[in-house]
Amino acid sequence: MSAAVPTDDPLVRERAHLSSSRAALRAMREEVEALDIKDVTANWVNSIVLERQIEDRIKALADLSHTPLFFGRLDYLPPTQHGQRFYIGRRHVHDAQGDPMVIDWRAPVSQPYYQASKKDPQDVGLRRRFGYTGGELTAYEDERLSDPGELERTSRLLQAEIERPRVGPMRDIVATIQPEQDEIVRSDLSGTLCVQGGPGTGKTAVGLHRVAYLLYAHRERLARTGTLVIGPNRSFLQYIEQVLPALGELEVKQATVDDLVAHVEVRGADAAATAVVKGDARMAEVLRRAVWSHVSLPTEPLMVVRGSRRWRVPAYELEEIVRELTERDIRYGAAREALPQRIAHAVLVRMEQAGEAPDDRVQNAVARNAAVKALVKECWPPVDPAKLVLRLLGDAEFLAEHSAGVLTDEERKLLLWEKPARSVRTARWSAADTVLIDEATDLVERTHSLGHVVLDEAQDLSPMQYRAVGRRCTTGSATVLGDLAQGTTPWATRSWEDALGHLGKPEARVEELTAGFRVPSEVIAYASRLLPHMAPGLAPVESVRENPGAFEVREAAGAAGDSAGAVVAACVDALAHEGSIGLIAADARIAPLAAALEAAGMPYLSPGEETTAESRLTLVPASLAKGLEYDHVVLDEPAAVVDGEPDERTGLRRLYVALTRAVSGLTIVHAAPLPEQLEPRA
Ligand SMILES: Nc1ncnc2c1ncn2[C@@H]1O[C@H](COP(=O)(O)OP(=O)(O)OP(=O)(O)O)[C@@H](O)[C@H]1O
Repeated sequence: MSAAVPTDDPLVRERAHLSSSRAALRAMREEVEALDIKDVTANWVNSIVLERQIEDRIKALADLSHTPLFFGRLDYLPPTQHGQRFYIGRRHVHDAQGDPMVIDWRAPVSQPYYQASKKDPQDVGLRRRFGYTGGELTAYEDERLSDPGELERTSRLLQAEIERPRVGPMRDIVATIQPEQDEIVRSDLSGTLCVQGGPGTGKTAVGLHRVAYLLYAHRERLARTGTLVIGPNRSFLQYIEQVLPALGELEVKQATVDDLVAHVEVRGADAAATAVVKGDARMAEVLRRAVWSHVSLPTEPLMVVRGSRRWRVPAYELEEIVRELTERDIRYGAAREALPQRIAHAVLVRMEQAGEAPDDRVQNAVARNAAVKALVKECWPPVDPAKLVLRLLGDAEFLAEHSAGVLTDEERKLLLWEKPARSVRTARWSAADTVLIDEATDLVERTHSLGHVVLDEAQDLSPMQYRAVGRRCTTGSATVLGDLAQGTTPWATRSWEDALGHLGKPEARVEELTAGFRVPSEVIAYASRLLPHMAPGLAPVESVRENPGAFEVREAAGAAGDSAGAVVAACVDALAHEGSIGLIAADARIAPLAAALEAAGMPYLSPGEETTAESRLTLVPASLAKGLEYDHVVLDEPAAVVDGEPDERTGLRRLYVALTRAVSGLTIVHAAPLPEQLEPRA
């Protein structure tokens, strides 16, 4: 530090702490890099594992110039924490003596940074927030929480972070997590939590930070059992994929529900009415009956020949063994595997009664005896889940038998293929079929359960899909995130209680987030006009953004649907501002708009592709807009977005999603009349 710089300038002192923290981080990294594992590893498997751990550790200790090492400071009042000062950042950094220089945001001592207030200072004297410009520490802001003379005020730095124009993929919000969000992030691993929140209330952000928190608080357990984030589609997963690595978590898997149940290739699509039946929870009962219908009770006695002796087990005893296995709470396949041993045991009992002393080896040999095998094959044949579903959808009699009293004739008709498929390989499976196959697979063999599952945009899942997700966390917990008003599938969730029941977590807590961080107030007010028409009972989001945002509705001259020129002009205007631009349109209008953009020489991206300074415009089909956000949105022809859906309610919900993607501004361009539901209420 130069002598000319006044050392009582807090900014100078904080910068000094930043550079010594960076030096300490460098030292930590160098220490790991210098580790010589030759001496400590006994074999090559160990050394490969260790090498990977070291590589990961080095990666985790990287000093990323665009992510500041710390973003806040807490000065505790003595005697709490001995009146210590803590710098809060994305990861823990310590000096050569092992004393902390930066504390991980997830550590318990960091929590008051998010939770303390003037009303409840939580023994904090000072909370300081830091502002950075291009990696340089340039500002700070103090709150003396325990000073009665200081008034509560909103943080400028927090506000600036919320207002910041968006560019590329989603970023972490670790510096500005709000108290109600923090409570969700840090809630216990043991319980399942469901978060209902309107557009832009931070559900996705909170879900991802919760994963990072849980991995910190229960690292070993979750490393063993695994964590999974489920999102609606690839573009969404690409949009969020950098958040967890930025928080130092590299190991979390991300998938769509379709990925999870990809037992067969999807090459077909269902009519909505058919998909509704296939997604109905009653299908679970149909499948259960169909799988277990393969079991038949033995009617003949069993004769096992060993050497010169013959052992006979009467039919009634075999029947009892089979019946007992069907009544136990085990999977079809596990019971099938247990059956030969049970039968062998019955034979062994007879051997013992005859004075023999058979051991385990004899029992195993009897279990493998041809007569026993034949009996098992007859009474408990193997079931192939895909073949079973193939038969249900192709064989009217088989379906009728197992859906009697569960489905109506009409529903059965909807399920049956017009032309039954010949084989699993050639069938034109739909997405809903794969979920049925997944259910059948689980009836045969228990699905592996993970430690924690985050399910985002949950409102679009069918009951059968909830079940598919639920069986992947039977022994773990889940965080379910969604907005009932954004449900756009014909089977969209009506109540979280129902959904949580299908998920197998009826005891889950439902929390609500209402503060909107994305959409400017004027835009959210406009979009919320749709709520009474498509999700009555849900309260509008309250925007916490101070900037009212730019909002404009442009009526294009010319015939309805002939507004491409005006749309291109709106995109040109939007590109005059910084940040990302999303041109959202009904799926059917994507091709003509793409042509118009190309004719105008304007390059554009597809959703999920990363925006750069040169390429900031993304052409987004309305069906893929969910969960995404752009700094400025140009929305093409709202009426076409509504008309693109099979019914009006779904159409209005799709429009609501499209209207709520903008951070700084929304321009609506239309030639056709706007949907009447967008009129202000009298
Ligand atoms: N505490 C916060 N501080 C700063 N920004 C935040 C905060 N919470 C959320 N945001 C920002 O608000 C935007 C919306 O968040 P997010 O996408 O998580 O909302 P959502 O509820 O999942 O929305 P949707 O229902 O539309 O999918 C994101 O840019 C996110 O970074």
